[in-house]
Amino acid sequence: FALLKNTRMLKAVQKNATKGDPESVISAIDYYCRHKEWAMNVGDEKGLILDSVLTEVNPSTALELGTYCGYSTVRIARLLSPGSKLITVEFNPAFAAVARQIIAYAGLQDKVTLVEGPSGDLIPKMKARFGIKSFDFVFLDHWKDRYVPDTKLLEDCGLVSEGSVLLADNVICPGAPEYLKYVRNSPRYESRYYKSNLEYTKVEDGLEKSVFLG
Ligand SMILES: Cn1ncc2cc([C@H](O)c3cccc(CNC(=O)c4cc(-c5ccc(F)cc5)cc(O)c4O)c3)ccc21
Ligand SMILES: [Mg+2]
Repeated sequence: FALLKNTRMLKAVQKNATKGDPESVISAIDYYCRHKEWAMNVGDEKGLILDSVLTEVNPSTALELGTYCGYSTVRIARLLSPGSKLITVEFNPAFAAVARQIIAYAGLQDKVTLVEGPSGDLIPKMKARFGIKSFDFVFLDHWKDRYVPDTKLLEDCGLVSEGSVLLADNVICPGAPEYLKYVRNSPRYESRYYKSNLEYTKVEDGLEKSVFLG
């Protein structure tokens, strides 16, 4: 049933959004998830914080862990400067299939590379496969218990450098307590919490922005 929810979300986009218009795709998903079926997109409220951090960083290379239906992929890609690239990692083929169609409907397929597979396997292959020196921006939104191991993996693979910005969703709900401890206690990160609400609800949630100091 959950997987069918994503195809219903895709249908809502195809019905209510304008092809090639990312803003209308974002609005169509937000409307559907607020009024019809809740889904775990970063949403419009936390999305504004994502937009502002992204605009501040203006990354040339960005990484997203956890594509899901591609809502935050569209939010990120629509703000990238010409020539900048976003790589998004999704292990669930059904989610990836819907995300590809939503990203294409928004007209952003040229800025986005969606790679299918688990982040732990794909991160070590990023340099070789995509010629990435390091990521200027990383959005963490996959399994919350993977935030710490994958952050360590990014460090060990030399995929973050001085000034790289990590932005993590759901640090309060469902929560990523080990991740908060890791980035807040490490001398290698300058961290800041952006208080907000869980997508489409009044429950508290927030984003943690952590700048890698090298
Ligand atoms: C290893 N690897 N590599 C790539 C990759 C990709 C995935 C999938 O994209 C995927 C599948 C299922 C769950 C997630 C994590 N997201 C969540 O669990 C979440 C929950 C809630 C929430 C909050 C309150 C509730 F009551 C219920 C759910 C709100 C949120 O914003 C979330 O992001 C991500 C998974 C592992 C992956
Ligand atoms: Mg999330």
